[in-house]
Amino acid sequence: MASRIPLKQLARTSTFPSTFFSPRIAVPAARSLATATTTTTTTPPPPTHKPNDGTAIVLLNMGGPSTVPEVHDFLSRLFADGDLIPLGPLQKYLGPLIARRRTPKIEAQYSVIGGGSPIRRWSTLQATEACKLLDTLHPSTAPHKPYVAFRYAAPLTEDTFLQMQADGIRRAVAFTQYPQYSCSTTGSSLNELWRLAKKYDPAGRIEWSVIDRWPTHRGLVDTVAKHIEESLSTYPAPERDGVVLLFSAHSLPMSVVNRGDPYPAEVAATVYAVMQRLGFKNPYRLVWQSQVGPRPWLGAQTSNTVEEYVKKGQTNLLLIPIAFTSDHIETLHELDLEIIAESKQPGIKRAESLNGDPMFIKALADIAHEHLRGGARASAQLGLRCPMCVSEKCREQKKFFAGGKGAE
Ligand SMILES: C=CC1=C(C)c2cc3[nH]c(cc4nc(cc5[nH]c(cc1n2)c(C)c5CCC(=O)O)C(CCC(=O)O)=C4C)c(C)c3C=C
Ligand code: FES
Ligand SMILES: [Fe+2]
Repeated sequence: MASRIPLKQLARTSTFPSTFFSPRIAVPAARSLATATTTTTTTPPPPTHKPNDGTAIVLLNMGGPSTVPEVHDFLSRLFADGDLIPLGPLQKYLGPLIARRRTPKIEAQYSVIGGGSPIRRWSTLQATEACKLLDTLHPSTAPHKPYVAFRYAAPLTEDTFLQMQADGIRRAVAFTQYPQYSCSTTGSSLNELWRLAKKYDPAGRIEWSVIDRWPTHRGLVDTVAKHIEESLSTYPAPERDGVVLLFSAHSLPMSVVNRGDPYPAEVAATVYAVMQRLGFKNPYRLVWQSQVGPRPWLGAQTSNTVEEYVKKGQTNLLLIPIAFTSDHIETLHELDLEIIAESKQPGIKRAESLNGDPMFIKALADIAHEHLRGGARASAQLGLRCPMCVSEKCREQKKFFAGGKGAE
């Protein structure tokens, strides 16, 4: 990855240690290069790029605070996002208030897991390595240029967008790093990207396509299955087939589920595909973690499930993170410390996250390769809004990325 911005300049514009820099991580200084005109552009004009201009591969994710002092800003952005946490007309006031009150508790959690979230480090590695493979797999769209665009932490989507413009990008693939689509995760990232395209690129000079979900891609399924098999091999042979597999995904508020969000069904599809790949040898359940706040969330909760199975005498349990591509506070703190360490049961373990496994990085390259070869702008699903969706933003975003297909 050759950078057009000196590393020293990058270091001045971010609080992130320079060793972790992706050369393509955006800098706020690039903002002045952009046109800040706001128009009501919806569909971009036909592609104007030449095939050998190269292709930006933009990994979308929520991000996490890389250091403890970044926790407050991370939470402030997260609680300001009405697509994730709708607080109504009071969002502007309630968001900062909740973020401020929650900061000390979450700072303490990030301190315990090593002083920050590893998401940026893993995402940078995944993007860089997948692009190298893609150059060989699909030379007609090379060079593939890696970018990371986070919703709530550096490198923020806005800074990455401006960096892409400064780099002269004309063709870009928005590649969600949430394997299963939720309007509160991938949907929020796409709404942000649509907002930025409208603001900074009204003429539609960047041609976008979207990899919006990949819940049953064979590379994902094979890597998760391999990690499960590796963990199962650490149990004594006579006990191995009796270990209960607990696939754990971040939960959703029931209000989001009842709006018709596709995430629960897509997570279940991943779980079923992994179990098929493992030959259904072990009993299993899909459970849901990380509920926040007092409203009802989709269950059964991971922590309650572990507690109840232990009470029932089932003490060989393997927890498998199934809805996130790298380690983060919810694996390293919630699963490893709050649930597994607290249980004091040697038979309760966790399978490795996908992180930097070369098999997973090959999967990312394959997914992007299949997308580029197929030529679709997005999946057929992206155009369809949730049945109970009332968001204008969703409507415009879907028109922009999916070409106006699906329910208006
Ligand atoms: C697929 C993954 C995720 C879904 C779905 C999701 C939905 C969701 N999350 C919140 C609220 C919070 N999430 C927080 C942190 C956080 N969330 C995810 C993933 C999903 N969230 C991750 C990986 C992380 C941690 C990031 C890291 O460690 O780097 C937080 C902040 C932490 C805390 O305060 O507890 C909140 C808040 C909602 C409301 C929601 C669905 C609508
Ligand atoms: S909330 Fe799902 S499409 Fe708008
Ligand atoms: Fe979350």
